[in-house]
Amino acid sequence: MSSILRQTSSLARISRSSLQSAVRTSLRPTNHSPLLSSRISIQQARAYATEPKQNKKKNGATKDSSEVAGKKGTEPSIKPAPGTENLYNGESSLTKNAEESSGSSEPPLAEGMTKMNPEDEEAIGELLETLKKGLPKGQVEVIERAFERIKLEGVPIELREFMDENRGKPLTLATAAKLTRLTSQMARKQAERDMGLGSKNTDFQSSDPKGASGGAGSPPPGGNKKRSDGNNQSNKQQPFSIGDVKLDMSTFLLSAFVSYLLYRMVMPGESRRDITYQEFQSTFLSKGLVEKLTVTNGGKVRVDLHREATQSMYPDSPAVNPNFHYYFSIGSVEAFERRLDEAQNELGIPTSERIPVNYATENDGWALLLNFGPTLLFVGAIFYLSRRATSGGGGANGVFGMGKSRAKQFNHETDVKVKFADVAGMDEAKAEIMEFVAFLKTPEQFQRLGAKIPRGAILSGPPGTGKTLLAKATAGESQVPFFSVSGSEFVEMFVGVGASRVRDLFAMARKNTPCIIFIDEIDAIGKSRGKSGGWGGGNDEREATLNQILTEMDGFNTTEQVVVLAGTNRPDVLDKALMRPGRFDRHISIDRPTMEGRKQIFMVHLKKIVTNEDLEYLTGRLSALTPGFSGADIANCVNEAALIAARTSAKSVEMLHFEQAIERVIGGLERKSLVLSPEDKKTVAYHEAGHAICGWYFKYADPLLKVSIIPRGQGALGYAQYLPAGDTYLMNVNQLMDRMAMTLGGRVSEELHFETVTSGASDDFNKVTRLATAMVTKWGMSKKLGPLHFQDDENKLHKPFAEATAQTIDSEVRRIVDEAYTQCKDLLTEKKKEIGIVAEELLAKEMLDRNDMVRLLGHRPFDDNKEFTKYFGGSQMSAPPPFPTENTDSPAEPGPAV
Ligand SMILES: Nc1ncnc2c1ncn2[C@@H]1O[C@H](COP(=O)(O)OP(=O)(O)OP(=O)(O)O)[C@@H](O)[C@H]1O
Repeated sequence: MSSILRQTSSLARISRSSLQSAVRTSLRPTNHSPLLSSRISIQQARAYATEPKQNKKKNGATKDSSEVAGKKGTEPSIKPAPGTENLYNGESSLTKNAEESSGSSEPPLAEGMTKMNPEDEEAIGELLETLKKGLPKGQVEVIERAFERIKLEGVPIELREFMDENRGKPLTLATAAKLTRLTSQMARKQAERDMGLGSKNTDFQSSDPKGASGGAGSPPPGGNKKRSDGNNQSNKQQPFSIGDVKLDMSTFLLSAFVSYLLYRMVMPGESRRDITYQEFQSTFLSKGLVEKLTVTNGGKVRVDLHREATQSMYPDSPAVNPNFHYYFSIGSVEAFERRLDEAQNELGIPTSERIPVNYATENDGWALLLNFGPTLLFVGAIFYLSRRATSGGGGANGVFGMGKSRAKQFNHETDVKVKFADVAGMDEAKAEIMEFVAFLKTPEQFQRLGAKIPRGAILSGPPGTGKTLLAKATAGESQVPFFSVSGSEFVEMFVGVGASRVRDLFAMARKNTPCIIFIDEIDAIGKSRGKSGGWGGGNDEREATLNQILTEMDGFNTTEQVVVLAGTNRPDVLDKALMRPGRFDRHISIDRPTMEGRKQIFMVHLKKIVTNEDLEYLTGRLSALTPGFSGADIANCVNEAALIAARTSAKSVEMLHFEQAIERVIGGLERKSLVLSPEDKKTVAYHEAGHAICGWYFKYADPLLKVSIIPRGQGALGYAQYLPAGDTYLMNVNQLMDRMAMTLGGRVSEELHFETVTSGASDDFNKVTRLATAMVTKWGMSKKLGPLHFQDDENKLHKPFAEATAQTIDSEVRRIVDEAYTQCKDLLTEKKKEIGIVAEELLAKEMLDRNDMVRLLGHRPFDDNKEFTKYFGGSQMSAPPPFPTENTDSPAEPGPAV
């Protein structure tokens, strides 16, 4: 490669001097600089000093040096040749090189390696300067490091010989291919040496037919061993150095190689010069220097000269360079042939010695570049994509970095501070997972009795219920490193990347045992293989990734203390193979917290903020207000309350702030900008009053907390909120009927008070229909249909029941809704006056709480549940916040009854 690079620089020199000579007179003889001889001797001295045993190469090196020195000598302002700089500083480079060779300052060369000669080093240096201009800083550093390394560690002898052999020759495809092979071999060997494998096979000469083994710079065996040991050690600290080094080196070599090719292609001036026919005739043809002529496409003729003859006649001409050609233009081929014949006749050249004329198609540099354009673009695109893909992972790892795991490692001493005490309200899950902690802390206790250690656990549950938190706490408690990665991070557009990342992750984990791997959202890759196909056929990449996880989990031996925890919201879609014993042995289900759980979670998060409220009462009330909230919702509410308090410059966070926060989390922001017309406002007030009256007078309805006609969130013009009696797990028919009747209260009230009805009840109807359908098709609450369950699967094209059954379902749903409607209408007709009272008060105050309702209507004629009376029975508190709804004006429907 260095030969190529050297050519580049000499080409540059040639072009420079040819430019100069074009300005002055062309092809003039040169007086060599008096410095020449000393420079040659210095070059020789350096070649000997750095390569003591390479007698075979010595002459070559000397010849090259003299050639270059000769060329350099033509330049008027001469820079000292490499190796001669110190000559003028009083320090002999000879002495310096002798010191170098004695090995006092530089490490010994690896077996099969040899130093580059200073010429080559200089040539590479020059090329690097050009390269560096277009590259980002990070890459420049990488390249410089690689270059320093090449200078220090040398190049394989085979490569060096190849460079010497090809010095000055044109670059053919075969040469380029061999060069690429040698350079990539060098990069690989270098990486191997870094991994400490170099001692196994460091012989670069293995493929060298000439067998120049035992060449220059072979270190003593002991020295080499020491070196590889040292590298081994450093390698332990940096487990990925192989990839980095390999790529740094090959990136550098590749860029240098490609730049050279481009340079050659786009800089035709460096390898050719156009002349006129007359110049051709007088300078070359008449002097018998022309070897052959080639008529190329585009009306040009390439002149091939007898190099030796040209050199002796015009030693300073660029034409002595084998890559250099003169071109001249012709009008037409016939005219050119005629003219050439005439000229040769005039010169008296016999027919048998006439100059041969070829006809060929030749691409000029730009045309060649254009031909290569698509390929270059493609290569560029791959580089760009690979860089982008790895940019998140940090580091210029190119294509090879894609397969690296993206897992974040948390150090157990510094990063994982979470303990079980921070995880509230999931005692069963904690007890299950405690076992993993015991295993990681005292594995002997289990192994002694021959017990197999569990490999992993799947934590499943709705979003925000604390799965990640629990996994972190497990790591925190057991004091081991924690690797966290999301399932989606394995998925990439390139096939095989996912599997490779899994391998990398597990390899990393094995190096850090004991440790915990946590794969969040494992359903992204762990979907059942049969089902995941969908419409477009199978997903090979995901399957490969999943298979790799299965293999890795199987691959643990029982003493390897790597525990794999996985989190998912969809345990139902996971592949059965994942769940079998020996892989994710445990299945820990984490549900939304109960009332008691919420209290504990509030307690955990309230400790972090400043509040003077009675914590016992506060947590009780807040947990009663937040049925269905996950741990994450609770954490968010507490934080939101602190933000509201800070906004109002309060000294501590008060109950009011918490309630506002909960209201905001549930109902969305108040939409103060939405101003309703008086008619609309009246309709909304009567609609909401209808709901409120139902909630007040139906025995099984949830107790009313609040009714409001302030628009909130998206599309809710008003709402009536109820608090369910604790966490609802079961609902009976009475409760369902009351709930449906209450939901229809808005529309019935509109019917009773206005001439026409509005579209505002659409969402109410949706809820009522869904509830009634579930009663009929899932919960066995229709006598006509009986205890049947029909799965409603939207993807199914055919209903799982007969047409007659469909009609029965329809009629039963209708019957139930009609009954609820009648129940509602009966009540509201009876309480028409009360609706009017509540609606008018609502119009005046916009929001009524439970105390207002008691004031207007008297106490509710039924006993409220205990929790409710404990926290909301008295009148001392401010308005309680709403029950979670989907931004509607009616109560939420219950979860499916069990
Ligand atoms: N049981 C809990 N105790 C205390 N805090 C909790 C609890 N559950 C959740 N949280 C809070 O909610 C936040 C989010 O929880 P986490 O990320 O563990 O949820 P997750 O179940 O992993 O969610 P997802 O399924 O969306 O990944 C936690 O950082 C914590 O503040």
